[in-house]
Amino acid sequence: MITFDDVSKRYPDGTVAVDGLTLHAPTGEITVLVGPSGCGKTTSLRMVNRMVDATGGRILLDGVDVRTVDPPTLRRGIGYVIQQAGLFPHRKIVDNVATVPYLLGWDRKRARARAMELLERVGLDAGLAGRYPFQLSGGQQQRVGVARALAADPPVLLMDEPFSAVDPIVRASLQDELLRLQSELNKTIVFVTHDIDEAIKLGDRVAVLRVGGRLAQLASPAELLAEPADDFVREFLGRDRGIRRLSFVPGDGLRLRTDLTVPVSAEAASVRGTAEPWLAVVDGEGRPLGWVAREDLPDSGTLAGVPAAPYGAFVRERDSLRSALDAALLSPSGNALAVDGAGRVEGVVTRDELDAALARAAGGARG
Ligand SMILES: Nc1ncnc2c1ncn2[C@@H]1O[C@H](COP(=O)(O)OP(=O)(O)OP(=O)(O)O)[C@@H](O)[C@H]1O
Repeated sequence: MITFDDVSKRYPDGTVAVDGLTLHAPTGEITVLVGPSGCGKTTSLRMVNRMVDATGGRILLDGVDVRTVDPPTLRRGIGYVIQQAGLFPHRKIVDNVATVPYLLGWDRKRARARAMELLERVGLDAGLAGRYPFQLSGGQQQRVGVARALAADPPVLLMDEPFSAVDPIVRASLQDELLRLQSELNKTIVFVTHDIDEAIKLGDRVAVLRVGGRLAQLASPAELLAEPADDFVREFLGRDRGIRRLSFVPGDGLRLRTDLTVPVSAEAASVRGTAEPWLAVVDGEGRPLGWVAREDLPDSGTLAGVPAAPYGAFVRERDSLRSALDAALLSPSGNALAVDGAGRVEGVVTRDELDAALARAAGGARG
């Protein structure tokens, strides 16, 4: 656990970068510091590993004031990842990753073996190990930066806008990769970004800072979207807050209709009498094929010959209400198909049920 206890930083020229910051970054969680340019995010992060020293208050790492630990010892337990990776250009990738193990006096073989293991962990091909940083893409370099920070297996990771220099698609995959890694490693991570979407995606808890280094709100992403503390936070969260909130409402509470699904081998005549305008057709293994309109049903034969309209599906045990809504919008029937992890249809969530779920979600939001 990292504790900021009434921490301030006044630079020698009088700039107050951080002013009375108090917050906890719990062990094993990702705490994101987010806010506009100049609000003191980087300064706050650097006070943890003493690249910058606080001028007021205390920062405690598992109860120990970081000011009482000499910086090299302190940094051995703290990985640090920065924008554009900050790799040594004249060192091969494997040696970049092994930097800290070398500093710790590991022998070359062990350090390199650890580096190779980490390259694989962050999703990089072993063939890249012998290259130099300039021979890698921006996204690959960022992965190397993460691998390097993890090399000595530090319990704490500080990440300062690590993904902001790459394009949005690469950024999204780096974010996914970080979440996957974190589910295995459970590091205590403090992550700095100015991108609120990144904060909401990655943070277990998000600290929104305002200029002058003051905490505006500390909350889970769902709480932040549902109940912004004030106009500054509301504006910083930006548009689509209502829709984005739905990503945090689980879809597993949605009621299913199981009577609207028919196998493609069924005789059209046997389902003609249904009162429903649309039926979901599934294959022999229960996987969705599409929607069939009652009025298109032939007089005889199976459903195999009937053209099926496109559908949207969501995984009920995993996906959110937002995914369910998206699935409904992709279906001409206006209903969403709920599938299990293997892609087999569990049932149909009707538009009425979605309406009711949206009303319940709106009732839960007061912000
Ligand atoms: N060494 C320094 N000397 C004087 N002022 C500084 C110094 N470093 C940062 N500052 C100032 O402190 C304030 C906070 O800077 P900091 O880099 O912590 O903000 P930030 O939120 O990380 O900003 P950005 O998102 O633009 O990187 C800014 O006003 C900045 O100009």
